[in-house]
Amino acid sequence: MPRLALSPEFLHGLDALPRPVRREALLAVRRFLLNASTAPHPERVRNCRDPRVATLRLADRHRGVVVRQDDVYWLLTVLPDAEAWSYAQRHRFGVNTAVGIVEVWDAEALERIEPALRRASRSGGRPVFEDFCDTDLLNIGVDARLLPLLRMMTSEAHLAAVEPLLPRSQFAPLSALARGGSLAAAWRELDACRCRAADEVDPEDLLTALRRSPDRAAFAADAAELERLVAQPHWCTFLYPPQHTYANWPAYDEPVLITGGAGTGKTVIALHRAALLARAATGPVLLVTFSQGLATELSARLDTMVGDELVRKRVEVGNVDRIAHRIVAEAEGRAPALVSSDDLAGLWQEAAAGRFGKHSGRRFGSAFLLREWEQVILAQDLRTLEEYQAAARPGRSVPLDAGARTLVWDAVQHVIGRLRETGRRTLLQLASEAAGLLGRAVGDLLGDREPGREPYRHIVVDEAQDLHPAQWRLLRAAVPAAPNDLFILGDPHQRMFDTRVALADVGIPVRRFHLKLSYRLPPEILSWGVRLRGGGPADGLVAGNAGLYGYRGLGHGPRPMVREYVTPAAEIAGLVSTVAEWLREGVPTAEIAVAARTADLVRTARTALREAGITVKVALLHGMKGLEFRRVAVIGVADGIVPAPDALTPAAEDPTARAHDLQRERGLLYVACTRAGELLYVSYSGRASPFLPV
Ligand SMILES: Nc1ncnc2c1ncn2[C@@H]1O[C@H](COP(=O)(O)OP(=O)(O)OP(=O)(O)O)[C@@H](O)[C@H]1O
Repeated sequence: MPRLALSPEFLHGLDALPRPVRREALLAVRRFLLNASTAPHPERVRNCRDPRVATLRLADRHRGVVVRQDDVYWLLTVLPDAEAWSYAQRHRFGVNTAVGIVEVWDAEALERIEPALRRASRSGGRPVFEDFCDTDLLNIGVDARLLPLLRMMTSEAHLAAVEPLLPRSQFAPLSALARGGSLAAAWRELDACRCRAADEVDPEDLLTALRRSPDRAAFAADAAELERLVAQPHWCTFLYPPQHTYANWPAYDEPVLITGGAGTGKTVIALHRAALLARAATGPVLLVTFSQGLATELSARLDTMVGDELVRKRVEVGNVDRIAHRIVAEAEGRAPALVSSDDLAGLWQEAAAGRFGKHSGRRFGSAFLLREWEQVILAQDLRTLEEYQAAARPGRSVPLDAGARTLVWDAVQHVIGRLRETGRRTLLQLASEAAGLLGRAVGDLLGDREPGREPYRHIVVDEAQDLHPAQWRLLRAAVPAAPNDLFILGDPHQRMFDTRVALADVGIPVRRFHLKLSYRLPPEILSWGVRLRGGGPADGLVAGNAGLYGYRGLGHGPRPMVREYVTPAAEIAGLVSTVAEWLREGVPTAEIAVAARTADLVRTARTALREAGITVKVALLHGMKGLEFRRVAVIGVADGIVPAPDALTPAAEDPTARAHDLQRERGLLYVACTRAGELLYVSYSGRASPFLPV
C-alpha cells in the first residue's frame, strides 16, 4: 500500500518555495516515502483540532503538514515553521458523511466569525435554512458541527461570507438551499463534488475517503511516481470531479457531447480521455481540433501528460483539414492543390457578375452565393440540382424559388468547374471528398459488412463548435460506430465561424453533458463576459443548447478595466503603459497577451510595444482561441471596428445572415476576453463598440 498521498496544495506550496528550499524539501519527502533512516519523523502539534495531524520537518525552517491514518500519510501543505504549526492547529480534516470524500476546513476562522453572525441574527430576519430540519441538512452531508452557525444565518450574504472557509462539498449544497433550491437541487450540487459513488461511508476511514477523492490526493507508490507528480502540471494529475467522471467513464455506448463555457476544463478532459483510450490499447485514437495551431498545442500537452512512449504513439493529434488533405492525397497518389481565398473570392465574383447571379432582375452577391454553397449545398452534401431543389435551407432567410435555385446551382457548378479546370479545391471540398472516400470502402461494393477503411477506433474532438458538417461527416466516416467512438467537447457560445450544425443531422446522435464551473475565470470577468456575449441560448451542435445560466467562476478577482481614450494614439500609449506596469508588477511576458480585431491594430500595437522594449503576444481576436493568459488587453473595441463592418452581410441582402454575422463577431470578442484568468483590460477610442456591456 502506498505510504504517501500528496494534495494539490502541497504541490502548489512546493512550487512557491525558493529553489534550494524546494530541492531540500523534495529530498526529504522522497526519504519519507522510502522510509529511509534519515527520513523526517511525524511530530505532533499541540492544541490541534484533529489528533491525526502532524508536521514533518522538510527543509530548513519549513515543514509539511500531514494527516495520518495507520501507516498512510496525506501531505497537505508545506510552509515556514510557524505557519505550518498554525495551519495544523486551525484546520479540521474530515470525511463527508453523505458522499465519503475528504474535506479540509479552516475551523478557527469559522469560530472567529461566529460572534458577528450571532449579532447579525439578533437583528432579525428570516433564518436562511428555516425550511430544513437538522436531519435534512445532515443527509446532504452537512457537518454536524456547522449546524449552530447555519442556524444563525439570516441572509444569503452570511453564507457567501463563509464560502472561502468551507470545503466546496459543504458550501455548494448549502448555497443551493440558500438560493431557494430543493433538497434534490442540493444533492445535485453535492453529487458534482464527487468523482465516484461511495457504497458505504465510514467517516473514520480517511484512507478510503482519500481513494475516493482523486482531486484532493494523489498516491505516490515509489520515487519515480513522486518525481512525476512533482514535475507535471497539476491538471495532469488532479482532475476536478466532473472532469474525472467524464474522462474516466469506462464505456460510453453512444457518441458523447460535453459542452461548457470558457475555462470549464473541456480541453483537459479531452486530453485525459484520449490518454485513457490510448492506455486501453483498443485501437488508434485521434485527438482532433479545428486549427493546426491548437493541434500543436494539444500535442505538446499530451506529450507532457503521457510519459509512456508506446501509449503516446497510439494517439494521433491533428486538425480536420490536414486529415482530409492526407486522405485525399493518399487516394489520389499526390497532394491536392488548394485554391487561395483571394482566387476563390474572384471566382465567386465572376459567378455573381455573370448570368448565374441574377434572378428576376435581382442579383445574388458573391458572399450570398458562397454561403449558399458552404452552408446549404456542401453542408448537406447535395449532389444534384434535384436534391438542391428539394432541400431545406436552415438559417437562410432569403427564400429561393425553383428558378432562383437553378441559377444558384448553375453558379456553384460554374465555380466548381473553374476550380476543376485549374486542378484546385477548397478545404471543405476536400473534407467532403475524404468522407466519401472513407465511406466508399471496397468491402461495401462486395457487400462485405466489415468496416471498410475507418482509420481510427476512437475520436476525441476539442473545440467542436467550429467544425463544418462536411468535416463532421468525415469524422463520422473515420471511426466505426461502436462504444467509445466519438467523444466531443465544445462551447457553442465561442463559435467563431458560421458553421451551425446539428450533430444528429450528420449521423451523430449524442448523449450530452454540461459543465458549469469555470476554473479559469474569476466571477468578475465571467459575469462581464456573459453580459457581453448575451446569456441566451446559442444554436449549434445540438438543439436547445442551454444559455449561460448557472455558469460560475471560482474565487474572486478585479473587475475588467474598460478604458476610453480620446484618440487612437492615446489608446496605444495607454496600452503600452498598462502592459509596462503589468511587467513591473512581476507578471511574466508569456502570461500577457494583447488582442485586436484588425491586422492594422495588431501591427500598430506590436510596433509601439516593441519600441518600448516589450515583446508580449499580440494577436487578432481569432488567434486567441483555446489559449489562456494571466492578463489580457483587448484594444480597439470601438464602434466601427467591432463588429467589423466588412464582416457583416447587409441587412437588405439577408437579415438572418446579418444576425448570424453579428453573433459571430460578438463570439470573437467574447473568446478573446475570456482568455484572461486574472485581469482583463479593454480599451477603445471614440465611441465604444455596441457590444460592450454598459
Ligand atoms: N484539473 C485541473 N487542475 C488544474 N487546473 C485545471 C484543471 N482543469 C482545468 N484547469 C485549468 O483551468 C483552465 C481552463 O481549462 P481548459 O483550457 O481545459 O478549459 P476549456 O473549457 O477548454 O476552456 P476554453 O473553452 O475557454 O478554451 C486552464 O487554466 C486549466 O489549466
